[in-house]
Amino acid sequence: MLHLSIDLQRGDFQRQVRIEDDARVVALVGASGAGKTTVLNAIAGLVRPRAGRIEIDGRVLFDSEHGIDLPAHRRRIGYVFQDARLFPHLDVRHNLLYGLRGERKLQPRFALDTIVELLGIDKLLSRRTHALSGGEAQRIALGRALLSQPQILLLDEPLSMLDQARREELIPYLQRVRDETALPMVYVSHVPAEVRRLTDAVHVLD
Ligand SMILES: Nc1ncnc2c1ncn2[C@@H]1O[C@H](COP(=O)(O)OP(=O)(O)OP(=O)(O)O)[C@@H](O)[C@H]1O
Repeated sequence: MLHLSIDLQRGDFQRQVRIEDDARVVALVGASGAGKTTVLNAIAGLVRPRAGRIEIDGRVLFDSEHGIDLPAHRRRIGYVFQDARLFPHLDVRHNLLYGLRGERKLQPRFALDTIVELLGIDKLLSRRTHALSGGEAQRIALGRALLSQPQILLLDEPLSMLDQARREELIPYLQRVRDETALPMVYVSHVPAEVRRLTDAVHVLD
């Protein structure tokens, strides 16, 4: 599902990354500074590799040899970060609906009701974002990402800012998203136990 071979450079940081994997849910692990976030950003089209090729689920997002470099907004990526990055001036419902814009509104694969049910967030819809726990905020961030109708989901340590109890609360929802959306997922983490519960294949960047 994930075929990636890229040369990355960020300041003094340089590395070649190759991942060939047919698993749908792939973990990227490695020490701090190994380049995990940079790889996700390259997949999302936020960092341009010096050279190489990125193909996910049969879609070529980047291929320097053939002059292919899809702009970020055409890559159909849902990106969930360590912190939820919700819009503080919008309530939960409008944070979710922010994802559902433009032509994607017409026949969404992931509709608002479906996502609200999947993530168990019906009671939160009229809340302001400052009144959410960290785990609730991450569920809304996941929902917003899914409502943007992605074809790929990128998760950059979505549990790392939560305490253990909140992590345990969020993991079943991540598992539901994994199992019920059938989206290809790339999951960055440096916690082996977390990765084993959520992903099918593990790649180590060292
Ligand atoms: N905009 C930038 N300019 C210069 N160097 C950068 C930039 N972004 C990242 N780097 C460097 O690239 C390297 C890889 O960073 P990256 O954030 O991808 O690592 P990571 O494996 O995700 O780390 P962590 O687990 O700490 O998030 C680091 O050495 C970092 O300092």
